[in-house]
Amino acid sequence: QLTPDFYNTTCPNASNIILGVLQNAFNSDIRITASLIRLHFHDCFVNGCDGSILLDNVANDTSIDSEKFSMANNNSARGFEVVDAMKTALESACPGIVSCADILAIASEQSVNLSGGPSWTVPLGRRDGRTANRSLADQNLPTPFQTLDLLKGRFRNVGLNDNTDLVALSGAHTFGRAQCQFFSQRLFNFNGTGNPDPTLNATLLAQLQQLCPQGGNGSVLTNLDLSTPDGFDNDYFSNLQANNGLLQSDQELFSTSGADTIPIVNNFSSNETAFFESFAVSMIRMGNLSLLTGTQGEIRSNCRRVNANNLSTISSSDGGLVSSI
Ligand code: HEM
Ligand SMILES: [Ca+2]
Ligand SMILES: [Ca+2]
Repeated sequence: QLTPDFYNTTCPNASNIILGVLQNAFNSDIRITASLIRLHFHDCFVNGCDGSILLDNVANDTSIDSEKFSMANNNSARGFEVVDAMKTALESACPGIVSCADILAIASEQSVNLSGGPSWTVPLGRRDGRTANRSLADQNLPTPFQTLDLLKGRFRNVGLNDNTDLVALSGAHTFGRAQCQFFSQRLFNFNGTGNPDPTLNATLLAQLQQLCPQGGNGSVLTNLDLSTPDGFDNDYFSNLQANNGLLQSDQELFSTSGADTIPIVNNFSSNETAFFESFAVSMIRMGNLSLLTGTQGEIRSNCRRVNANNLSTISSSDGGLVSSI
């Protein structure tokens, strides 16, 4: 029920306005493209693509349990100020029209494209939700410490498939950064063996042991893609073939014996066009997860807060007495 021309009459410049803000941010922060697509992913996996990840906690309001404090997002998810700038620009051009959920979907496509990846036509018309669910984020978002079986389960759980969608979308780790704390379990005593992860390339292992010593600072950053850290290309997959995946969850796709994901990695590694085409298809599938459309939800005027003037909301500060409806 989403459609690419959703804003054609109501906000014809929506896409250009978002692109202008993105380009401006990209000029001073080449990582922003990676950070923004990750926000869309973390949004869609929790109650669908409804902008829930963008909501801040509100004092005395327990209906918002900000997902920003979930394990996967806390001190990790970034780019919120850029989304705010996009929203502000859109509200001044066409107030109350473009949802925060759609901003994330549009900015994701533009981010991939700006970084050298494919473009695709983004279906639009998502509505913003009025809740956030931190514990559901903890339940639904995959972790970098999971085995292939568990990763597959998290994808199936939200309605994506556990082979092509999983492998293609993991290819987003072709750009962006990760902190030591998310891969250091591989470096010294993997799974209690007393040895590093055997599926980690020895040269990369030595570099990472230097960067992330035991007892060191877990928030030190390194590139997810060893060979082309900022370019959106298929090097992620050739890295996996050389045991140069940074996260355990990356390397699992290629190093789990007999897995159906291995031939997909091999195909994407040898055929960038196949990867780009699959990536676009899977991004659209992810962007379609459990949508609010029509009159469900709302169009937030500030991506960090639900709208106050909704008649279905009873203010908690007046004890639930609403006199002015
Ligand atoms: C398959 C399971 C996945 C796991 C376990 C996973 C895990 C992670 C982790 C641990 C980080 C580093 C965060 C940090 O150090 O603060 C990261 C970064 C990132 N992830 Fe994933 N991810 C997965 C799938 C995806 C998908 C499906 C996408 C997008 C379609 C994606 C896009 C990104 C990007 C672009 C970054 C870099 C962000 C930045 O530099 O700000 N990831 N991921
Ligand atoms: Ca969501
Ligand atoms: Ca790359």
